[in-house]
Amino acid sequence: MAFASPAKTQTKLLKFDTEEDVAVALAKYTADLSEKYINEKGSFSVVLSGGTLIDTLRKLVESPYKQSVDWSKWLIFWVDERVVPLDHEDSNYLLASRGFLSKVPIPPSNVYAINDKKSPEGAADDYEDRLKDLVSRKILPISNISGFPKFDLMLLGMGPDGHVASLFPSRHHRYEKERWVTFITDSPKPPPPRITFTFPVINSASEIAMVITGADLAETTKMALGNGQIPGSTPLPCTEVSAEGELTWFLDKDAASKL
Ligand SMILES: O=C(O)[C@H](O)[C@@H](O)[C@H](O)[C@H](O)COP(=O)(O)O
Repeated sequence: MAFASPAKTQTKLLKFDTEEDVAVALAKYTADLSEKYINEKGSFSVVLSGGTLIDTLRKLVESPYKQSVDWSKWLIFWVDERVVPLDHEDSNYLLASRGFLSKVPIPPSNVYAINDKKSPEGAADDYEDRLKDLVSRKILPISNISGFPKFDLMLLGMGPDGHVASLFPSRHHRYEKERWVTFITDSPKPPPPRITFTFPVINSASEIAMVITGADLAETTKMALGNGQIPGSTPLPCTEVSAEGELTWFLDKDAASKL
């Protein structure tokens, strides 16, 4: 099948004084996109990360958005998940469940958690099969640019080593070009077993928010927005993020301090 050539990603850089200001802006950005996509296509597919992102989303589950967002039209996915039981403290599902999903009326059948009874490889296959089923039922569209599933919004964090999702600089699966979902059993960030969306899926999203706060990410943010390369090594995964629509960086003053 032939696909159209990708247009250059539009990148927007938003800098805020405090983490609290990032949280306020992220809530409005997400609620505005929710309204836009629900008006245009009747649903809003949102892909979550783990880490601090869920806490930074805290304003979205408060007034006025708690009441104004049409949560019944949301579909929730994870860009990466630790392969542990869903009630384990390391689970990204549990994190999101406590800090976000339990506070708003998203139908449980619209929440796509991993199958926690499987091995990392089995869980990745299972998640990819479920995405394929959603595509075949026309619940998720396919990008006519890449041929990969197209989510409306991905909310991504970044590690100090430049990883996004569970795509780490020193692990070959960051280069996967065919699979939608892949797995890793030796993640440098604990816990070791994880599944993750691949770059072709991440980069097919309509909108991506990179949500980066804290001084420990200042150096990596500088590299990510510069040439993204430690001399003599390959570019960091965070530099490979692009969106079919718009990529927006939300930075607090500390994360932006070396720009
Ligand atoms: O499961 C995970 O570990 C995450 O999805 C991961 O990709 C995270 O987003 C980054 O490591 C940033 O984490 P922090 O926001 O905690 O810095």
